[in-house]
Amino acid sequence: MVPPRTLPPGLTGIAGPIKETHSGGVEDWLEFDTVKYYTNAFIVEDSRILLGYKKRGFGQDMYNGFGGKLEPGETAAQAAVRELEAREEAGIVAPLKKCGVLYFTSENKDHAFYIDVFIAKEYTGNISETDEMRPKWFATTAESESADQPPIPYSLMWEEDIYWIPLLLADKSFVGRADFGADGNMRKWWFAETQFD
Ligand SMILES: Nc1ncnc2c1[nH]c(=O)n2[C@H]1C[C@H](O)[C@@H](COP(=O)(O)OP(=O)(O)OP(=O)(O)O)O1
Repeated sequence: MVPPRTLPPGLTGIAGPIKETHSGGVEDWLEFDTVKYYTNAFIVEDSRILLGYKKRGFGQDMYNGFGGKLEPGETAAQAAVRELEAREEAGIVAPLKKCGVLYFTSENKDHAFYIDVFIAKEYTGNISETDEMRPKWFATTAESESADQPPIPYSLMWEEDIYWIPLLLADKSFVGRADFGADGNMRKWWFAETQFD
């Protein structure tokens, strides 16, 4: 299936089929000349997901996966491994597989964010808190919830996460875009299931 013309601007390199899952908002997509490339990686086991509480910087005081900006000359896959394996984020060594592409803009930023998302179903290493992130496991099923392992804290995450984290947990690949206003609230969004090679 050929991706429809409704694929939002900025979502380049998507060759697989597209099945829209969520869209909304009424404003035009924001336009940016500059794009910065990021990674975001998630460890997902049978009934739990590892998130990190961001202690500083962009997205401070929110939970997210583990990632950051690509360094010059690096591919997204190399950057994702570095962010985990080089112990920059949480002390994790994991076989990562690309599962998503996300494109975000914010009226507060002078560039758009192009993020390759990765998933791993296993890991080695001692998960540890760093200056930047405090890792914590969250339950992905009601049965696995406990005091130590609460449900995924969507209210403490980026507003659009609720549209694609369920696809990640269901082992589906996804693509999406969201535009945020200066107040941090989401203005326009579009998400779909897709497939990568
Ligand atoms: N809207 C939204 N939803 C989900 N995830 C994100 C966003 N916006 C984002 O920026 N992100 C993700 C993308 C990255 O994984 C992080 C941001 O990386 P950050 O740690 O700020 O990047 P650097 O400051 O470059 O980090 P280092 O490379 O220095 O570790 O959030």
